Amino acid sequence: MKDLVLDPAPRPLDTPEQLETRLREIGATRYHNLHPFHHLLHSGQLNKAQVQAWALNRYYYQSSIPIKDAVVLSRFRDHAVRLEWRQRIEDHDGNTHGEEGGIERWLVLTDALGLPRDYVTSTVGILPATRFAVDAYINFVRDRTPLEAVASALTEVFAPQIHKERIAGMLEHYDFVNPGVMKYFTRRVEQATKDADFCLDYVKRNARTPEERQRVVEALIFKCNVLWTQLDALQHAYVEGHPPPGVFDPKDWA
Ligand SMILES: O=C(O)c1cc(C(=O)O)c2c(n1)C(=O)C(=O)c1cc(C(=O)O)[nH]c1-2
Repeated sequence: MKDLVLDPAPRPLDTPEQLETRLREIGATRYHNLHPFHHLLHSGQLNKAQVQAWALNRYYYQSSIPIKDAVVLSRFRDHAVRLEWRQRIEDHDGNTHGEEGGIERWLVLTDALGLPRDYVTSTVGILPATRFAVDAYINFVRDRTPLEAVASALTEVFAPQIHKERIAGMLEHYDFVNPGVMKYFTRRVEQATKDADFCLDYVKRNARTPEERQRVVEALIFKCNVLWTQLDALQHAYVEGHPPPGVFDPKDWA
């Protein structure tokens, strides 16, 4: 019987450089910048209701990231890694000195789209697939090795590019978007670059055998699937018009 492999074209992973090459190939073929829903979003082909659905669902991802990062942090006895990683929690939650975080900036976007904050933060209207995919990410970093937990954030290597595309595309095409509304993404470009550099360096130094490097590759594939699944669900519900029962109905907030 054929072996079930996530990576259909395994190649030697004998060196950190081979690992990086493989990771970049995965990004080039599996990252969610390639998803048709993103193409519609960035080229102005969605209506306001569809952008609302995207921002509402994505709030669940945003608000789960610091929870995910707290779990990652808890996996490390190495104080230097914890010190580095805890910055990510502040990037999203803000800090006790009154600096706002990414979650607050995301709510500026949902405000501009006319969605009530209580409704957004309750997450009652999100798609079941959004919840399943995001929760799977949290479970992954809890259940796998600390190396795989770090590796699953490697999608951020490819994020600054999509953030730039999104800022330019949404500003150009949607009249409900202005630079203040896009602040989440402008801020994220620099944060994601720093986070990605750390992750890439970490996996190159700490995946020491071909087997460990393969685990890193599969963690990145898993995470690409987490992101892709969320967009598949949005596409099915709000572009093709098959929303599952009980989810956000744009007519309620038009
Ligand atoms: O807009 C995007 O396409 C995008 C993608 C990703 C990603 O690649 O996981 C993240 C973000 N944004 C993001 O804003 C963010 O804070 C973030 C954290 C993480 C992570 O895995 O820890 N990914 C991402």
